[in-house]
Amino acid sequence: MAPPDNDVLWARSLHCTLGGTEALSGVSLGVREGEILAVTGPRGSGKTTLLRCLSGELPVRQGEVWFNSAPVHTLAPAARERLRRERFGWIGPEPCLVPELTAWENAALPLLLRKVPGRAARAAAAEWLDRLDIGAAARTRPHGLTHAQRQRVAVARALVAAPTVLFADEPTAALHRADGAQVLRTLTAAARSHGITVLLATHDDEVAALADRTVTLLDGHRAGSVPPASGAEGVAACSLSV
Ligand SMILES: Nc1ncnc2c1ncn2[C@@H]1O[C@H](COP(=O)(O)OP(=O)(O)OP(=O)(O)O)[C@@H](O)[C@H]1O
Repeated sequence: MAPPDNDVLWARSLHCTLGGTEALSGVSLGVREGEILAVTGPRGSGKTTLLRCLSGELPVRQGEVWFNSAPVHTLAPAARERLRRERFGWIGPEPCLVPELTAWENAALPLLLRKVPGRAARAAAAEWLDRLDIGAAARTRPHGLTHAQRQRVAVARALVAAPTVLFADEPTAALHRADGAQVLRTLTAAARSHGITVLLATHDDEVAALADRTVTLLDGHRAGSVPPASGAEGVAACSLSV
């Protein structure tokens, strides 16, 4: 069954088990193009697992994930990796930068891997570093940056590649409140001006308030929805986004 036309990302009855724990048990949702969707819920409710499944990083045990007309759940590993590299962006709670590269080289990495000429990649990276107020440190390596500055570089790296969908898993959890708020404002403004769809996992209501819509998880299923007894959820459950 193909997803509704206006959903860029669509999942039906997702189940995922990690280390014997049923991390997701029958989650369905649709995400519209350009939408900023907050995924909230208490610690351990399955937010990260949901983002990892939707982004094709984790194979789903049962259920479907569609990106436009591509069935992510049945793609071969190489095709899934290509999809993730070319269409998706990921920001985690901790900045994972290459220590040997400068801030601009880290930010430009997705473009350099796509063989974008160095000068153009550098210009694009510099623009995002400026927008994230870190342009002055473009030539500094990660060890010379503060934690907050490193996270800004990671955000620039995710945005520079102009992903269709950006997965942001607690992207400002490790930042001080004011820092985090500024980074989030830049991120959401960039997403809106570039039409980037964002899935924003957070347990912070103030962060979720920046989104267009919120879905809440509880113990691996959507709060307010009855966990499926036999994986028999239908299309109605998939249309919860509308
Ligand atoms: N690699 C793993 N191995 C075993 N269990 C895992 C693993 N990753 C997650 N889990 C379990 O799966 C469930 C969902 O975890 P998940 O990290 O998706 O929740 P979360 O809502 O993102 O939590 P947090 O807010 O703490 O990041 C939890 O019970 C967690 O302990």
